[in-house]
Amino acid sequence: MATKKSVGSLKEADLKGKRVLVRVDLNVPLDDNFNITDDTRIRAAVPTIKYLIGYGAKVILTSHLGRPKGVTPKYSLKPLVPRLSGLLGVEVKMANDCIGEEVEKLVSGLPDGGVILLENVRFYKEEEKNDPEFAKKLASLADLYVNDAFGTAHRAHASTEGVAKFLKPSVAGFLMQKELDYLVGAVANPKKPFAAIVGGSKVSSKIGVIESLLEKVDVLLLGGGMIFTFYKAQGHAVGSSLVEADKLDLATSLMEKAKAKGVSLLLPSDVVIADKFAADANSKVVPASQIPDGWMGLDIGPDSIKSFGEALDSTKTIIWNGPMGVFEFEKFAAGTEAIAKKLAELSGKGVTTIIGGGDSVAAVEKVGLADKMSHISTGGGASLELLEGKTLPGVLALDDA
Ligand SMILES: Nc1ncnc2c1ncn2[C@@H]1O[C@H](COP(=O)(O)OP(=O)(O)OP(=O)(O)O)[C@@H](O)[C@H]1O
Ligand SMILES: O=C(O)[C@H](O)COP(=O)(O)O
Repeated sequence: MATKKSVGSLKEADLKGKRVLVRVDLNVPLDDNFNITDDTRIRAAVPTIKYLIGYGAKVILTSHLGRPKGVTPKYSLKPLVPRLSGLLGVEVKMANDCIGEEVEKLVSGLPDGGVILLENVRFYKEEEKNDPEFAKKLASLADLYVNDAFGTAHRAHASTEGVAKFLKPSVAGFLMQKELDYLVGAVANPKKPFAAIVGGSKVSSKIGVIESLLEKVDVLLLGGGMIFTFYKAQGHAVGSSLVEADKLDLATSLMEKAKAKGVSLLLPSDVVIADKFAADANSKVVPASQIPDGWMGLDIGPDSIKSFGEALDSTKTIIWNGPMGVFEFEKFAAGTEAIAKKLAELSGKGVTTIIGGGDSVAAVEKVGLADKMSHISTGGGASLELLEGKTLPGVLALDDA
């Protein structure tokens, strides 16, 4: 899969007493009372930070939170400080800004092994514009740069891309490296047979991923809302299921491509249908080709779960992106949960299982199986772009290995 190269690693950098600017992705969900509802990304950032602390670096953390337009207290990174301090076992200092004199003063007072968190870098519009002057100011706080923000590596922003031009060395952190190892390495050189499971709502958002994976996989299982566009293209009745009418030809051509490449493309044979899009809808299981008018498919059915499981049994590498159904509604979560369980079981038997970010990760976490998988990506958009074979600007900007 296309990425530029192998990137320079943290272990090569000389760290003692050095000011290290570390771009992390601390874009975590917070509730109305500013409680962190999922700290996965904070925990994922810890190994790199601990390593830097251990080698006596002065650690300057920079991240965004949300998509603020200018300074917006709701998007302050302050509520993250206690959790970050707890996980690191050191007291993390908070800066009220991310550039400027006050921040410079705080950084110069930082002891070796000390950690400071800069305020939300997106409080400046220059961040998303990748403004070189802003990047220079950010870079001036440090001696070297570590990018560990895999989740934001698909953005060419000042803190993810621009700063790398002003700081040498610019290297990948451990999380970034691990994400690339799995989402690029394991996918480019998979142990075979190699299977991909692609779900989610629309085929239009997954075209790139499906086309790219068709070049590599032996088996492709499709689920989620996109399957109805495939059924419709095959001439089946789909009731009021989600269909992208302008993508019927595309669906047909993807099926033909799979055939020409010898990829076994499996669509669910049965589906769970609902009489409305709601958690309390009436539901029943029908063959995929017989969805009555007024009903919509919201999950894959039990026969499909069985045949998908059997297709996965003989594989050695599996990558999964996108849920099999509307897993947010308990009644339509069985397909997604069954796939999560199957992957957990196969992981235990030595199969490499990679969950490619976004909603599939949320689904795996919901059933408590995250620690059973070989790799769970912390990136939604970033993992999708990597799986499409794109190069990420935040990776491209780093030094070559
Ligand atoms: N049959 C269906 N009909 C309608 N929506 C569906 C269906 N199956 C799944 N979905 C919805 O698809 C959504 C996820 O789609 P999306 O394409 O965003 O997946 P994803 O790849 O996991 O996300 P991301 O792009 O963040 O990685 C879920 O909210 C789920 O409810
Ligand atoms: O949550 C994410 O996908 C990343 O933190 C990037 O956020 P963004 O989509 O607002 O750039």
